[in-house]
Amino acid sequence: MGTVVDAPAVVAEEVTENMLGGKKVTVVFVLGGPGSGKGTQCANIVEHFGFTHLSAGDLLRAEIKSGSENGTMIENMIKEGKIVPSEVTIKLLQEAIIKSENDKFLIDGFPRNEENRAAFENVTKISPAFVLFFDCSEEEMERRLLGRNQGRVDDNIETIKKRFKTFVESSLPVIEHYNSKDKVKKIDAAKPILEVFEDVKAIFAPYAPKAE
Ligand SMILES: Nc1ncnc2c1ncn2[C@@H]1O[C@H](COP(=O)(O)OP(=O)(O)O)[C@@H](O)[C@H]1O
Ligand SMILES: Nc1ccn([C@@H]2O[C@H](COP(=O)(O)OP(=O)(O)O)[C@@H](O)[C@H]2O)c(=O)n1
Ligand SMILES: [Mg+2]
Repeated sequence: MGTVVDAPAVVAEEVTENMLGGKKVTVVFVLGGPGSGKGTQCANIVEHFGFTHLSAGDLLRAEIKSGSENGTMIENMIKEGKIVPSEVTIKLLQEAIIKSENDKFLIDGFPRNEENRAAFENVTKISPAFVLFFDCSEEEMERRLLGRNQGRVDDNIETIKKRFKTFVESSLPVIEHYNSKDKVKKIDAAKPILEVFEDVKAIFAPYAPKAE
């Protein structure tokens, strides 16, 4: 009797899991310290594996530019290297996923703290296929950020130090959480861009588009 009663619940869970905007989505969280190369490698993954790149930082910067009522708050948080409240970032990510025709997403720079992680899970019911973690020393990340030259208000030494502190205190615990679930694929991100991508490619091989 027990198995007969349990069966429908199991089926229902399979149907609803990772559904958003009427489609079943595959999500990879791309994490790593500021300047570890998340954006750079996401661009490569998009090109080779057909994912859509959603950078939480880019979405927040676009929200500032759009003149949204949250703009000033977001800008102040970014200048201070702090993490914007989850509801703001999750709404932007959700909208982008629903609007997209794709069903495979790289979510770059999110979740950055436990609040981000728990709220995303509760609101969207999406769990990541895996977490790609770019591991890099602060010395190298600092060098890259100071050379990035994209006119960002947070790529100055004072804010960079604050972002490193936020990363260690708030973001590393998220990576630890997923590590305890065996979901983290760690990459040595200190190597040159093409060498890092060789390692990334090996991880994404199962997601390669089928040959025509
Ligand atoms: N493997 C690498 N070696 C050297 N420079 C890199 C590497 N990956 C990225 N960069 C450069 O470092 C800066 C930060 O990279 P980015 O992809 O924006 O990192 P993140 O999104 O993690 O902050 C950019 O100027 C980028 O061109
Ligand atoms: N989940 C996120 C992601 C970014 N941010 C903010 O946006 C800033 C820039 O994020 P980013 O991902 O573009 O930065 P990088 O790691 O690419 O250098 C962060 O330092 C935070 O202030 C946030 O509040 N919450
Ligand atoms: Mg980035």
